[in-house]
Amino acid sequence: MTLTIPFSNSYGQLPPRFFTRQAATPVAAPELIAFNDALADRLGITRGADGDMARVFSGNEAPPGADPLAQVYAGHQFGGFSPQLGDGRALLLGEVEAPDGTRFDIQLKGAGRTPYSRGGDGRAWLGPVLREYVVSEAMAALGVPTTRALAAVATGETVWRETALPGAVLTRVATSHIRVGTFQFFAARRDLDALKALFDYTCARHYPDARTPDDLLIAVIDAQAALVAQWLSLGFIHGVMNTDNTTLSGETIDYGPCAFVDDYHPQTVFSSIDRHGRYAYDNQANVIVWNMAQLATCLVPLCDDQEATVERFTAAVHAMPDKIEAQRLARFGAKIGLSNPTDDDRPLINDLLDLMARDGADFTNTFRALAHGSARDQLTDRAAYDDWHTRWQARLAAEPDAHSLMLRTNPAFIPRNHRVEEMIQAAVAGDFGPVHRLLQVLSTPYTDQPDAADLTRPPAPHERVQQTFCGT
Ligand SMILES: Nc1ncnc2c1ncn2[C@@H]1O[C@H](COP(=O)(O)OP(=O)(O)OP(=O)(O)O)[C@@H](O)[C@H]1O
Repeated sequence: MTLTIPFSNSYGQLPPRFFTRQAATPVAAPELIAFNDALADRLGITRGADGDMARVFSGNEAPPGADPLAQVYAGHQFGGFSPQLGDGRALLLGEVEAPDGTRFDIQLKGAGRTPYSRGGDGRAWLGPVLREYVVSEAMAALGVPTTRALAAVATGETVWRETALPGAVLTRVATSHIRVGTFQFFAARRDLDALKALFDYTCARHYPDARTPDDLLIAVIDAQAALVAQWLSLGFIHGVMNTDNTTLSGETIDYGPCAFVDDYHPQTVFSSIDRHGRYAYDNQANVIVWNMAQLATCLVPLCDDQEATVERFTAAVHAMPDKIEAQRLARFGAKIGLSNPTDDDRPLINDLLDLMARDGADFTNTFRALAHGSARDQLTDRAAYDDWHTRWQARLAAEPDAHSLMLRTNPAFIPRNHRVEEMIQAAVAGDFGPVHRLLQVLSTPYTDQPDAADLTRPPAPHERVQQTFCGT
């Protein structure tokens, strides 16, 4: 049986200034590292021989129906506007319409230089490819809207990132790659026709009920508010919430310098380039509002009465913090077993988080232990915990399903940063065993797996990693 991808492309029908058609640059010796059979099934893609898949998912062979192109976009990076970014190392191979009717992009990341590469080599090295593969799949299994990973291929070539590293290509799947930065690209050029075409395309693809720019703005604000609240509830730090990494679909994208919090501290930052903590754990809710304000700015020219529009859009953006907070309350309420938390429950939630922060408690293990009745063991300030526990138990009397709710919302397994780093080091040395083990365990993160207890252990001090973002 040969690899079959039932392409059905639409982005390439947009005006030519949305992209550059471009073939991938072939690599020396492609070898398949991983292929996601479950995702392939969902997409209606039929697996082929490993050699065929290595050729297709490295970009060495364009499969029938593919229409490779690099998408253009702009973006605010750490607050500064770059009027032209674009896929500098990625190519949209094409789209498929899954059997359930959902349209997905199939994109090769690391497929060679494009007109948007600027000084870059158009390539990715093995470490970030495996990080994105494992963490994005873990996020999907945790129930978070995210881009997915279909395949990883080693290129057999060397990539230079201060030192020589093995190259790789990731096949990423997303319900689209439309970013706030895509709107910014055309808005900055005052290209109204393109903006209108992008607006129509985005509504048709993601929000078919949206008729007006107001509808689209509010739909994206809602999707992003839900997304960021979900990140917070899992201790996830995206690390590089630039507007080119904020999707219109509401999916998490770009797993460059991301990580999950180990010992909880709300100001945690992982990325070495995030020197001022712009994208710290507890600043993510502020940043996403700022990013939505950038989207709103792009949509203004599509409306007639611009003064009234600015007023409406400002109100929509100003309403976002409350939306995030409502989602956060629901998520954290569920984590302590409350099916319908109200404002009165906020102190209970926040006091636990304060206690965890003072104590440096492990975020994931403490919440999981709540479900198992062993959270006291996770904390050193037992007296404070006992006080909290008494209040909590009184509140739980009205929650018959608290136990199962907590098991469903507090994962036993997250892709811990030191394990991801360990996996990358093993892969660089030629051992892909840890990649497959992590993928396997993380595919059911809400199930206790005694054989994988080592993967629940927080890092020892010498195992802590800061993401060095010298090059992905
Ligand atoms: N090695 C590289 N060669 C060429 N361009 C690159 C390279 N690395 C990053 N870029 C480009 O720099 C910009 C910002 O990089 P960033 O790390 O946010 O994106 P990315 O990880 O490549 O892609 P994505 O956001 O699609 O996940 C993008 O335009 C990206 O294409």
